[in-house]
Amino acid sequence: MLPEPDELLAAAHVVRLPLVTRFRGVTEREALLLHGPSGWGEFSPFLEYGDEEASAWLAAAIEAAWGDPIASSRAEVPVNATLPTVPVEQIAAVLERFGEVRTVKVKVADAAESLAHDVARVREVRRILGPAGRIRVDANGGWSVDAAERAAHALAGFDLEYLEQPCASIDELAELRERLHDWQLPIAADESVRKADDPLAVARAGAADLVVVKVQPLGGVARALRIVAEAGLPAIVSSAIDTSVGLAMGARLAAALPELDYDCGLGTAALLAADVTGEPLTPVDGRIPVRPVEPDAALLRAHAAPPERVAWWHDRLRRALGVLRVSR
Ligand SMILES: O=C(O)CCC(=O)C1=CC=C[C@@H](O)[C@@H]1C(=O)O
Ligand SMILES: [Mg+2]
Repeated sequence: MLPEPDELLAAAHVVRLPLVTRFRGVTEREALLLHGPSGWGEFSPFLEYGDEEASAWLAAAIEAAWGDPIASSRAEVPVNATLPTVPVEQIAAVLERFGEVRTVKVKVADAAESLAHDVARVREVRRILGPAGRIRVDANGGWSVDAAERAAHALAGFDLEYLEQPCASIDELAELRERLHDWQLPIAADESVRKADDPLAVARAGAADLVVVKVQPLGGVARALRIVAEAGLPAIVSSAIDTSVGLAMGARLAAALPELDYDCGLGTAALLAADVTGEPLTPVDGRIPVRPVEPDAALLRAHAAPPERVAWWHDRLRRALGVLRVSR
């Protein structure tokens, strides 16, 4: 049973948080936080997403705030640092915000950037981490198969852990995987899971070695757990640049997975210049705790979005709830 819109909005807060550096083309993150009988949930689909896509994010927020508890087998989750496309000179300062981490994910393949810059950034991260550190790169589907192969060659000396969504389509991923077969360079699917009509198609096609799973886009922890089980591939839980409320939802998923062999992309509180709690889930020694997050009333007030944005989010929630009502 889905709650009524008025029940959802009765204790809702819309916040706008500044980021420390531009990420996905934005410098602020807006989120609608919900409070229900089971705790807090976050509804923060990216602004450009339509109602259909946003409805999965709402299902996840409702699960967190109104749903049943989910069994957990971990008290902490190991996390990576996430490096946006910043100039090489800024890398050390951005990574410092994450504290001691052994794994860094480097965003690459930005349309406005060159491969040479991506290589320079990865080189700098390797210098900072040393030989034992783990580096993965995320192209967000920005490369053709040829460009991805070229990039894999150019980055071969840096001992990458995996390539995340190097190409956009499942067919391209499959072809690249064939071409990289002898390289032992795994491919992780992200958009091919979270933005696909069928999140299992990429695994079924044998087009990826790993799956990246995010609680909100996949419609909640329970659904994400089922997807990982059915995909039969190792999973990395990642954030959607959430507030600490959303990160707690991600940590709950990571804590419930039977296997967790890779550091998770849940360290992103370090990319927020402000959060909704005085005790954010910022990584400490490369880990975040698995615990509920309660926003502070004063921080919710301090970072409240302007009234026209609050109205926009309330309308968006009502429309997304309408989609959920039809689909359930
Ligand atoms: O996985 C991480 O290290 C952090 C999260 C992250 O990189 C992302 C969050 C949200 C949107 C994306 O552009 C991006 C990703 O593609 O994984
Ligand atoms: Mg990704």
